Amino acid sequence: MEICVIGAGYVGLTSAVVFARLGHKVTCVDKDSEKIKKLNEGSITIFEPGLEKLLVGFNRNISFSEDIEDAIGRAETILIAVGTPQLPDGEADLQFVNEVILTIANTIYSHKTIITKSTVPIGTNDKLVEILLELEVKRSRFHIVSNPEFLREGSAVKDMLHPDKIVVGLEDHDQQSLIKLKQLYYGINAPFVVTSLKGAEMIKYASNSFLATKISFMNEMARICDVFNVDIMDVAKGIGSDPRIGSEFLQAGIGYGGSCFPKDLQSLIYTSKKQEILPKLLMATEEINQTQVDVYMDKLKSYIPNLTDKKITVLGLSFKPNTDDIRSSPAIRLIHKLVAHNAKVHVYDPKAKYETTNVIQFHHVNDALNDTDCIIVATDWDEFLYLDWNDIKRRVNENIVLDTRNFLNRNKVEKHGFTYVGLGRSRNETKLPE
Ligand SMILES: NC(=O)C1=CN([C@@H]2O[C@H](COP(=O)(O)OP(=O)(O)OC[C@H]3O[C@@H](n4cnc5c(N)ncnc54)[C@H](O)[C@@H]3O)[C@@H](O)[C@H]2O)C=CC1
Ligand SMILES: O=C(O)[C@H]1O[C@H](OP(=O)(O)OP(=O)(O)OC[C@H]2O[C@@H](n3ccc(=O)[nH]c3=O)[C@H](O)[C@@H]2O)[C@H](O)[C@@H](O)[C@@H]1O
Repeated sequence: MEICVIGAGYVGLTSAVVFARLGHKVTCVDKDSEKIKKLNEGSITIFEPGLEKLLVGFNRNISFSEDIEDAIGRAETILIAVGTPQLPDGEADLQFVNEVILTIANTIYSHKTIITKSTVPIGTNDKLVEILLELEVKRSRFHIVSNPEFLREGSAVKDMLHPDKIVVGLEDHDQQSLIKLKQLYYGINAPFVVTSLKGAEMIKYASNSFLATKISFMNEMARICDVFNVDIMDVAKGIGSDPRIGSEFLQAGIGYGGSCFPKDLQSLIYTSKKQEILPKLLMATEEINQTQVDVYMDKLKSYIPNLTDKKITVLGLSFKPNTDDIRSSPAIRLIHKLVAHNAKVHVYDPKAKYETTNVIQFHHVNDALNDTDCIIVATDWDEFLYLDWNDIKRRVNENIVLDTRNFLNRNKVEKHGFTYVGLGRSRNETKLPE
């Protein structure tokens, strides 16, 4: 199948490479000429495990271009994978999706299946149908399909190749597109969930909202565990073994970040309020998430009341491990607060970069740790599990380790004389040693 993927970001580039791997002829287009130049030179523009290898392996099936009209003209299937960021009031900004639909309207000379992969508010795909008709595109020339994406950054390739489901939202009575989608995904072993356009849009928002709510729930439980001397890790294990609850997404910490949970929650809150529904649970989820960084700042200040000129080393910048993405990263929010308290902030991240004043970023973890007054682990990169605490002990001024992800081996850290500070990590003396 000849496909045009519009947008060469995390979702677009991964989709393009995966569909090339499935044997389709893919043109991936982006208006960012720098991105396209790099991709044409053979360098990958994002860090995503396995993506580069797959691209090299299947590059005969994929090309990159800035010429969006030409790619649309040739393709029978068009995937929209442009960003849908957040406006200041929480509403999803659809300017890029609208830009693309105008370009498509000007370029349709044969039938196109237009698939929206971008996360868009409920009713957007119906609106796209209306826009195309208003622009006098013949009804027989297009079908719109909502096919939201559920991949996670850091495991995007794996998630796209082995999804737990493929959600397909169709226009009324459109069986033709379902056949098209089955051909598109041929080779992927996953059940299809078929629904209306709005149904698919809602599934995407409900999925992200539920996962974010699970995290905020655990963060609230961790705050309670903290005062009652209960270990939240025991609680996660205890409740997670119940299949009705499930063991995933129970990791308490500094809160969720990334380009999607925060913006998608805000967007659903906005949409609900517009319909005069007050989404109290979603609002509480967001509020807990926003204030989670403050919980850690309070903990830090209980050990170092005056942060002025204190050297604080922050390990991790990205919003989660295995990605270089720092969009809405809690680590960055924490760094801003430290800077506002006049601390001297040193940072290290295996992949992510962040340039700002009053923060020094190091290329080697040990350089970031020299003479520090406190180590804060802000992202749970595996690399930090293997730190040589014996060596670190000799480098630092003070022995405080604030683990905002509750993921370090506490015994190992304490064995070397560090004070380990987590959230809800009170010691349970009755359990077996880790
Ligand atoms: N990042 C993720 O893990 C996931 C993202 N999503 C959703 O997928 C969508 C895309 O997200 P990302 O890939 O993260 O975004 P991104 O920001 O990484 O990439 C979007 C790309 O679209 C390009 N673009 C914008 N307007 C364009 C136009 N008119 N013509 C051609 N290219 C254009 C931009 O230059 C950019 O390269 C969003 O709606 C997001 O919510 C869904 C699931 C996972
Ligand atoms: O719509 C999207 O963009 C995507 O959003 C999330 O994927 P992603 O943001 O890449 O990463 P997650 O693994 O979900 O983590 C999100 C945030 O929650 C945090 N998190 C995750 C799990 C957990 O138990 N605790 C926790 O604090 C992570 O550290 C991270 O900051 C969803 O998991 C994907 O299914 C979805 O496609």
